[in-house]
Amino acid sequence: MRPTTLCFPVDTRGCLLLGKKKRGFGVSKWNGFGGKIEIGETFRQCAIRELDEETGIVALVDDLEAVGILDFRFSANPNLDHISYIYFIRNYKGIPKETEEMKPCWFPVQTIPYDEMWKGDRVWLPLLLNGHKIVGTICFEPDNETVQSIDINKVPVIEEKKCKYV
Ligand SMILES: COc1nc(N)nc2c1ncn2[C@H]1C[C@H](O)[C@@H](COP(=O)(O)OP(=O)(O)OP(=O)(O)O)O1
Repeated sequence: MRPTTLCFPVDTRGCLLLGKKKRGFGVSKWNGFGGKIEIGETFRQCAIRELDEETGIVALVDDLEAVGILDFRFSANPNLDHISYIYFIRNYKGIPKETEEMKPCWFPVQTIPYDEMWKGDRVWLPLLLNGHKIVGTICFEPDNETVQSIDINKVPVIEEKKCKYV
């Protein structure tokens, strides 16, 4: 799969915006917002475009905070393997609206619905919410759901690829 982005809006109360995926990869799961990078885009441009498409929220690339890079691997479906750049965004315009792809909802961090998210999320998302930056690899069993192995490292800074995807 092409590389993806995953963006989590955070409001002034510290609540996290998640969306319930209505179709496609990860359908019915709560997740951040994002998708596959397009040719000619940077990861930041991809994150901002996907956020707008999936929620109607408008933001600037410079307001994204790069917080992680995860390598998602699928033991029985290597065609699904991909890297995802993960961002928080605290400065944005607009009120999130339901789109054809996502149904958004704000969650206080204590009520994040980990049971209805990708199974790796309960390991790495709390690290980000505690202010860490991470780089890691998560491998899934042949069911594409169960975590087979997970290796997450805290890093001082995310080394972002700033070039356009070709
Ligand atoms: C496997 O573990 C994952 N966990 C989490 N939390 N998020 C994941 C995982 N694998 C992928 N994702 C995210 C990364 C992207 O934000 C989306 C997948 O992107 P999608 O396939 O929806 O990309 P689009 O370009 O929007 O798709 P269309 O071509 O259908 O428009 O999931």
